[in-house]
Amino acid sequence: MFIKTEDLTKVYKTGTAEVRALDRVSLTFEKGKIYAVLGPSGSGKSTLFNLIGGIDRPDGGKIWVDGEEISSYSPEKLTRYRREKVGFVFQFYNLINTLTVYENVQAAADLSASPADIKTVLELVGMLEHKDKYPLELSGGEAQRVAIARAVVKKPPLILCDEPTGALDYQNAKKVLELLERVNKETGATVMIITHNQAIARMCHGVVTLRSGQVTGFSENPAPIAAREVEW
Ligand SMILES: Nc1ncnc2c1ncn2[C@@H]1O[C@H](COP(=O)(O)OP(=O)(O)OP(=O)(O)O)[C@@H](O)[C@H]1O
Repeated sequence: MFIKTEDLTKVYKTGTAEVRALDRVSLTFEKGKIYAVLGPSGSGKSTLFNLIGGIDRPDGGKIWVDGEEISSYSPEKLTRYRREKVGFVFQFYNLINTLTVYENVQAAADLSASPADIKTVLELVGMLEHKDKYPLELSGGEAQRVAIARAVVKKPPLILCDEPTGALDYQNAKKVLELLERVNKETGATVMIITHNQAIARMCHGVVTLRSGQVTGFSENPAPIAAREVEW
């Protein structure tokens, strides 16, 4: 098993109110597979990613990634883990608008000790011909492909995607899903996708459902369909 969480708990305090964003969540994820994380707004999906991705720390419970207990890491070690082991993809791309496509990917590569070749990664995501454009000259689908290139160039074993198709039309969303499937197959990275789109679960090897910070479902899918066959 690649990722294991045990009784993972995160509590946000705002004034006198307390929100149990995650409440004793115990899950396991295998290496090299694709997972969907489903659940209504506020159910704890992003909180789970923030903890697994080393952006935030739990208030209770433990997380192991690749045999290492990251929940016991020092802040410095956690930063190194996040930079080297985790690629993030967000709904609104998070590109640097003053840098070209190539420079955006290079900036991500610069954070890694042994990055992949930038042109090879741009080729993989189908953006090599647009390498000198700026983010504001790209469509949403193209921008998301650059964001995926930024994640992939670090050669991370784990890629966390938070609503990667949430801002895209059907055709571009499908292309992004096909790309994530390709990245999973060609790099062997474990890919986790937060989504409100139930149909995406059909291309995943496993599906987690959260509600009010708790796991309400975990199912494995022995025969995921190809991303190009996902329809909604
Ligand atoms: N920094 C924070 N401070 C206070 N409360 C927070 C914070 N981050 C999240 N929460 C609360 O924790 C709960 C879980 O939030 P989270 O963002 O993980 O849910 P989500 O399932 O990702 O939601 P969405 O689908 O809307 O993105 C919510 O009630 C949210 O309001």
